[in-house]
Amino acid sequence: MSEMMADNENGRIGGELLSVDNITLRFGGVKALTDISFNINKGEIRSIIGPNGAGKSSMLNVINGFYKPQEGTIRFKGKNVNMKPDLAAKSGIARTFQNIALFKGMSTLDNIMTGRMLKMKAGFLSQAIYWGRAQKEELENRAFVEEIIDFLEIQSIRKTPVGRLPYGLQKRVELARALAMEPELLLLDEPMAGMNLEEKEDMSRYIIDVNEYFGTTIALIEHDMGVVMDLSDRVVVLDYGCKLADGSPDEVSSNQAVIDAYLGVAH
Ligand SMILES: Nc1ncnc2c1ncn2[C@@H]1O[C@H](COP(=O)(O)OP(=O)(O)OP(=O)(O)O)[C@@H](O)[C@H]1O
Repeated sequence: MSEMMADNENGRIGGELLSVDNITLRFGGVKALTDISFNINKGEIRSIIGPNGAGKSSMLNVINGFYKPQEGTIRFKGKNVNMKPDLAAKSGIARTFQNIALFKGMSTLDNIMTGRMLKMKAGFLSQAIYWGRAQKEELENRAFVEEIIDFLEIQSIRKTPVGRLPYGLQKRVELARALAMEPELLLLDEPMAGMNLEEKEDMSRYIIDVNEYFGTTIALIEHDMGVVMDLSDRVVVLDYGCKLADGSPDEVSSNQAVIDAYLGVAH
């Protein structure tokens, strides 16, 4: 019995959460994505891989509404969505970036709270009128943020301005901020880029723990093949903006077209 079937049977992976249908994205004359289709199931860890310039970041940017494709649709929870970044965040899609996008002068705690703000329901006016309710919400938000801080083991740096932290820890704070939004789908753009081996192992463990503990569905772009093959339930491979392969890590890594693309064999 494959691991995937075992995961399905013990209920970790559910039905379709997001579907990418025939997406084509052009920048002037450059076709960044050509007719790409794949889906992401609830609870799975899904990776998007491919050589430099393959279209991976563009794909994430289409999913969270940062880029608008010329053709195709994105369905989230069974509905066609005309995604925009703020709408994506509100509807349960959070992301981290290839180059860390934190407020460098602010503390770890404050950075994570900025993620949580998006989740807060009581607006400014209702805060003024219903002080009690807003206060209760604030306490709940703080409690959730504390849970994330414990979970990612960053208690000791909670007051440190993030700009002073080593790179690996900044990446962990960025993950914490995304988690503070309680996303259903978490998009991670190269979460291990620039990390040493130990930091990569730590980050891999946190990604697996987040997936298991919070049940968060995760889509990630990563260059480190070892990491991708260890972490992922399924992998989609892009090359020159086209889909080359889609399947389990074993299927994808034995696919000849994928091997050729990584070895730089001409098409
Ligand atoms: N904003 C943009 N304007 C013009 N061209 C773009 C833009 N963003 C991406 N491209 C082009 O689209 C193609 C795909 O780029 P993309 O960054 O999505 O690839 P990638 O697989 O993420 O690459 P890498 O691994 O190097 O980050 C490239 O040819 C790139 O130059």
